[in-house]
Amino acid sequence: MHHRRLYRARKAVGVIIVILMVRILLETSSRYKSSEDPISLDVATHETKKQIPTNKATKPIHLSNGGGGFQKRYADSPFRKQMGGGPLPLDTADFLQSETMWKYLNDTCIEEGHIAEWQYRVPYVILLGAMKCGTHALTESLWEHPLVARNRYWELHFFDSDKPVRTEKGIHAHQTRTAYISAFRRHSPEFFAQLDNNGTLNDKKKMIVMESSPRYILNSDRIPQLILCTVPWVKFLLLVRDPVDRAESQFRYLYASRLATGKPMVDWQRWIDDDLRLLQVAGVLQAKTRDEERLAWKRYQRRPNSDMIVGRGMYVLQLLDYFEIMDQYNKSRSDMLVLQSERFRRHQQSDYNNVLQFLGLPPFALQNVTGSIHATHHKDEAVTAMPGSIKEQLKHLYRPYNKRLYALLKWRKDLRWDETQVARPQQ
Ligand SMILES: Nc1ncnc2c1ncn2[C@@H]1O[C@H](COP(=O)(O)OS(=O)(=O)O)[C@@H](OP(=O)(O)O)[C@H]1O
Repeated sequence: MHHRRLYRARKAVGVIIVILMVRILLETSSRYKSSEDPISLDVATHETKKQIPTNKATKPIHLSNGGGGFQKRYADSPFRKQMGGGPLPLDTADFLQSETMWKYLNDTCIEEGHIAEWQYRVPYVILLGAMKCGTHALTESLWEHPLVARNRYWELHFFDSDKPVRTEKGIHAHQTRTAYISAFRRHSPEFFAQLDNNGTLNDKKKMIVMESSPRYILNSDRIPQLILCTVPWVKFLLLVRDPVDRAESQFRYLYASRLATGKPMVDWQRWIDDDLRLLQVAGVLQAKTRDEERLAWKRYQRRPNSDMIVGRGMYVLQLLDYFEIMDQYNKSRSDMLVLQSERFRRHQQSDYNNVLQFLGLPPFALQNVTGSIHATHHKDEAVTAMPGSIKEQLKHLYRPYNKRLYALLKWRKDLRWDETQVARPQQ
């Protein structure tokens, strides 16, 4: 009786193991041999596995870029042990100064594997942000172009997720690219529909794919390395807006979403003061040299769960990070086009023509895009309007950063926010 039960149990375990093995085999083959993708990635993936043994020392470490996930990862991190196992001391200078967590941010790019011709279009261009500067309007206008594939969602946020593959040896380009392409298969089916069975592009209409993720510019301490290691050919687009107006738009947006979900709203002054304190503790405001400033910005980015309402408007710090990394990757700075949001709103078609020229796309007359995409107005404008005193405080704070931005981008006088009265959009 006992033997019979043992025999049945063993048999059941055997059957389960066989089922599991078959499932794993099926999943692996469908991942790499999707019928949509006639180019088999098996060989390259196999080579990759050989080169990066999955032992403990080189286990992939997924790092997110701020947000709640950080707290979860912190729970198992060596850093937690060092801090005595207690909760993450969010507000201590010690945490912000510590570089323990950063040791995993190894910027070495491990590159191998074959890249097919069509992959250079996935994506061809990335819109980096900035948040609340008209990214929806620019995305929509690019999607209108017959040679730009329309994506399913506005934003993909691949490089600020935990999907890029990092090992202790560095960023793994091939594995990250494979994950990126598979995200685009869901995100941009229109592009993949034009691949024929041999994996070549249909000659009649060679489309390109764009990605738009407004947080990429903010996380400038780590995203450019990830992007340039994974898709080094890509072109960058960036929209910037008077940082004071940008902050006001972000506040209105947050106000509306908090109101909709019944959450209490913090007041303007506290919101600004909290972020100023973080900028101060991280050392951004006091940095004397570019090296100090770069490190301070990195520290500031390590602070999870912050809206970064002030820091987001310090565009020059973020752009300098991008340019410096582009230099390191021997990528021409002319592969970055920065548009001024206010100008784009007023001269949409002419700025659009410049964008098309920058991308090497044929001219196209915009049909639908107006200057009101994703506008965040609130019926209670008196509550959401930025108080005059804060406006002055921020104007003063941003002035030197804006000045550096104008110099970096060689902006004409009529584009400069605090030197001339840049025409404000009509509400
Ligand atoms: N064509 C054009 N050019 C420039 N700016 C425009 C344009 N269309 C809309 N908008 C204004 O852009 C603000 C929304 O920006 P985003 O689309 O980047 O928002 S988001 O970051 O993706 O949430 C939002 O600003 P506010 O209305 O001040 O909130 C939009 O009104």
